[in-house]
Amino acid sequence: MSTLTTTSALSLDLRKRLGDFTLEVALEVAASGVTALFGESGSGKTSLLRLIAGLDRPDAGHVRLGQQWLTHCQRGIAVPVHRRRLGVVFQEPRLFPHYRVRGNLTYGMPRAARGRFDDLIALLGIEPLLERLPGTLSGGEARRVAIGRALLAQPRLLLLDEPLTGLDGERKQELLRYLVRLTREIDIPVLYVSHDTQEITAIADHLALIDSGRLVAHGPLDALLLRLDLGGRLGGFDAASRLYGRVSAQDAHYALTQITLADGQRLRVPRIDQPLGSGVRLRVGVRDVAIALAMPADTSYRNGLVARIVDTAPSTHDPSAQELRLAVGEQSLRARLTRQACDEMGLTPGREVIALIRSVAFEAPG
Ligand SMILES: Nc1ncnc2c1ncn2[C@@H]1O[C@H](COP(=O)(O)OP(=O)(O)OP(=O)(O)O)[C@@H](O)[C@H]1O
Repeated sequence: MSTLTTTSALSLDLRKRLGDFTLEVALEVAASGVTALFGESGSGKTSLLRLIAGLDRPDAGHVRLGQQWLTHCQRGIAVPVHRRRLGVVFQEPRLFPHYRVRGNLTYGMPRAARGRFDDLIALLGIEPLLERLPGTLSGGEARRVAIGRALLAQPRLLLLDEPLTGLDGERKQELLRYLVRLTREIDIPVLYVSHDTQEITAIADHLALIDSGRLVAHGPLDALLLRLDLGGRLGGFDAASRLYGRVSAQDAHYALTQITLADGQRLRVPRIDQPLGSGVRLRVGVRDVAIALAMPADTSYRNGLVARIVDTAPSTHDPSAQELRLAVGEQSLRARLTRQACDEMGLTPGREVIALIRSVAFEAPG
């Protein structure tokens, strides 16, 4: 049995047979931040969430939150769903159709949550919706209300099952921005189910990668994004890594924001509406990075970072491609080039290069 420390909020070791499918997962979910439960369709994510929530019973194993057993098959413990104090939001918002949004939010809300009401509805942007009926809300609005309701019940853990599924591009980005902001503000752990790498790199701190009912990798997302051996599992074609920096200047004329990385190097990215000094997380797609041996004089690339090649490996899913792992100061960055370019340029570990990044390649939700 694992020992619970302050760095582990949820501890589980579960087994459940569902028809021909067997789910068998042991996992520690960090006490802070967002842990993405990530895997292909049919890998067992929703089934695992249902076991944690207490909606289904496992065949064997346990679930512990903090110091409390929620499920313990051997000891005959199965805390009922409503006593688990978990906030569960499924793809379907499940709002009460005859209650206005305000009524939906306050239904069953403990007294102690009243002080949080205004802050939370502001954070979720649902104040203008308070007097509306659920039937009149868009999909994204209804999900924001459902998330607000779950949080007002003062849960100890928030479980979100693919909250962006079924929304169109713009609505999806909008809800994602709300969620990124929200999850940075709330002080409870979040388990976030998704099969979308773009979503995961925007929001998650930790990742649990699940495949055919088994956990195949688990840890800080940044470290997993850099693992070349996970190949196609983490985005494949659309794989990305992340850079962290601070907003150091705004250029209103060109609608660009300058970001300074910890090692002093700078990037220009499409405008990020954050005050000077704010920390930002930038997602850089592997295909948006090009490599030069010296800073080119005339190029449309707006960003050139001095980097060192750490290692390279042939792509696991594209025979023409080579994956590169680069060090940028203390940070890491991934790039994907043709194997031919790597050979012809002599791109081997230890070599200092310039990583050219198209400034439009950045996304910085929140
Ligand atoms: N009650 C059940 N009886 C039989 N098989 C089931 C049952 N519930 C789930 N399964 C199977 O278990 C597997 C995992 O399903 P699950 O819904 O957990 O996957 P998922 O990763 O959440 O998928 P998606 O991303 O499509 O929602 C699937 O093969 C599914 O068909």
